[in-house]
Amino acid sequence: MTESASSAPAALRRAQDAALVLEDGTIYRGSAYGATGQALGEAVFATGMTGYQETLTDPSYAGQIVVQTSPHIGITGVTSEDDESARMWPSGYVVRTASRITSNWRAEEPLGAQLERDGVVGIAGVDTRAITRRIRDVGAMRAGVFSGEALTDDAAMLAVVRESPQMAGRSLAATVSTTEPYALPAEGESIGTLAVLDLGIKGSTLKYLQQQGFDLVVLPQDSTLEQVLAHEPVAAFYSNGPGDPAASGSQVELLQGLLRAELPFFGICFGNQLLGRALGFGTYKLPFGHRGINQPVLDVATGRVEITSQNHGFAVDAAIGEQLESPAGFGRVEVSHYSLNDRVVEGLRALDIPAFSVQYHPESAAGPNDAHHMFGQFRDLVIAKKGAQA
Ligand SMILES: NC(=O)CC[C@H](N)C(=O)O
Repeated sequence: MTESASSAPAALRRAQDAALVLEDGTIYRGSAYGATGQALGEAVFATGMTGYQETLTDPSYAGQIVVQTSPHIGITGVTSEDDESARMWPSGYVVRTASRITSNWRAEEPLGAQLERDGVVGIAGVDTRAITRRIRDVGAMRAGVFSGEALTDDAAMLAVVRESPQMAGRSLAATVSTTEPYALPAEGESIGTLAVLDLGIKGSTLKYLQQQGFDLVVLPQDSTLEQVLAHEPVAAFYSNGPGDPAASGSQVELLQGLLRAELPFFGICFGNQLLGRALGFGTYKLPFGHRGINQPVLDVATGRVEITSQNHGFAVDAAIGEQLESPAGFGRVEVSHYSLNDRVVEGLRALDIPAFSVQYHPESAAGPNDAHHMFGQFRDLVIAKKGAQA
């Protein structure tokens, strides 16, 4: 059954004027939504039932075509208050049913209007359950959304998709990072300056760090060790962000310098992968990744389970349940958290230097608040380090 079935009332009949083309040759036809044109990227599925606006404005989604498994998208429109960054980042957007109306007192405009303004090429009216199963079975694939003049014959569109870059090996930090440093003040009494490396940071993360008493200096992704240390930070933070951690050599080197300078460190998502690499572990590409807001994670130290927000396609390669030695010479390390769905590493803790990180998103946005306390743990680590130095 498609919405263009002849029995559908005229108002519900939609044009078949867009196509989603997967690298394996599968093609889904639907109607254009948001911007018109051609979008290329890795097709990934996101399972959150809420929070489409936070997903779309998360810079970690740059270079990807997001398939929403939730079948009805857009009913609450968009409001700038919920933006996680200055724009929507996925190259393409795939939904089953795009809401024809906007119904929320906070809405400033329909979702489609912002997709269009930010150049996100979307497609609606496709079977997102079938697409998700395809991605789950075949693995993450390159894909394209084509509409308007870009909608050509199948073979031509497939050739374009197959010539597009793979996510593995791709560096995207320069696309999303601030180009100039900027400062944000602590909320309440300051405990010092935190050097924040912007690899695609979200507004909520900045807010939670400010709430912990850090004066933030947010730095471009290509900052050098000298540039970071010139701000006399009491600690360093690496954000989430798009791309393959194996293609982030300069940020890994910077982090090794920061760890040698004994700055307390906290990293989220991409930041967790880069801590893993800085400590000397490898990273690898997951078959189809974790993207959703109800991902169960075990905190090994406490035995507690947290329901977390996640968005990652790569992971750290480190053994769970044993004390590890950092191959890069930073002492003992342990896997602090892992996924209860597939035992993928979800957190790292160094035991001989003040550094830890999580693969999931403690700032949630969208998602549950279970892991907000990680920001408090970072504050405690920084205060403990200061106390030890006094
Ligand atoms: N949200 C993130 O920071 C994602 C990290 C990395 N780009 C990945 O896909 O695994």
